[in-house]
Amino acid sequence: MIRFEGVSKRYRGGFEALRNLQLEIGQGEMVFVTGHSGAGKSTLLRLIPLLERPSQGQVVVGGINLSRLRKGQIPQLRRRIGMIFQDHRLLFDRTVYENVALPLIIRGTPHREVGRRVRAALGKVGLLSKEKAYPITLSGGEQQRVGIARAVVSRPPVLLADEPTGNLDPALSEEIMQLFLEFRRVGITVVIASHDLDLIARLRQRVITLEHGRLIDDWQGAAA
Ligand SMILES: Nc1ncnc2c1ncn2[C@@H]1O[C@H](COP(=O)(O)OP(=O)(O)OP(=O)(O)O)[C@@H](O)[C@H]1O
Repeated sequence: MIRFEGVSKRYRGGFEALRNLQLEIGQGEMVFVTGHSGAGKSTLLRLIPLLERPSQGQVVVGGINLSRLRKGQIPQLRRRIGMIFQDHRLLFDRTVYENVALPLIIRGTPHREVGRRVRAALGKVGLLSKEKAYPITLSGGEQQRVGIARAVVSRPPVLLADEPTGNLDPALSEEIMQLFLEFRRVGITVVIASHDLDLIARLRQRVITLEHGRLIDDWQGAAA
């Protein structure tokens, strides 16, 4: 589903954030990317929706070599990738419903379909009763779940999450990770950058470790 072939990323100024990365992630896999601060975790994630381009090598997503993608085709790629951030980036002047509906409205989804899909996504994250609430009135864990509902509302085959539990206490972090496991169970490929090693160890999924931009460990996981 996602393949990195000899990928290096050098930022302007010369810093090499990823070095000769070779990695294959299959459809329906759940993979944690871990490593010290600055190891290259976010950079790895950002290459998948073409928020960054490699300096060397290539990234292939769903059989598409991203280096051959024209600018006009990038929105189509990004529609197939749900993204979740630590700070969830919600719009605080819009309701929960409006936040989750936004990706569908931007792409002109028919009104009735929007309602159906938003409610399905909110149901999945257990927030149906909050659709009229404003994000400011929600707890940190609930806000993160709104961010997740927004990411999955278009039913993307790939979910990327950058430190999704960074601001949450252990119990809420566990809840959020259980949600990701459920997405994995329905065949979604899930890639999560996280430094929460205890939580990651408990989930027994594949763990990739980066150190100074190099892949130094790839544990295949123990879960069925
Ligand atoms: N746009 C950029 N321009 C220049 N350097 C950058 C840029 N983005 C990241 N870097 C550098 O690349 C290195 C890797 O950054 P990255 O954000 O991928 O690491 P990370 O493992 O996600 O770190 P953290 O856990 O702190 O978020 C860092 O040293 C960072 O300063």
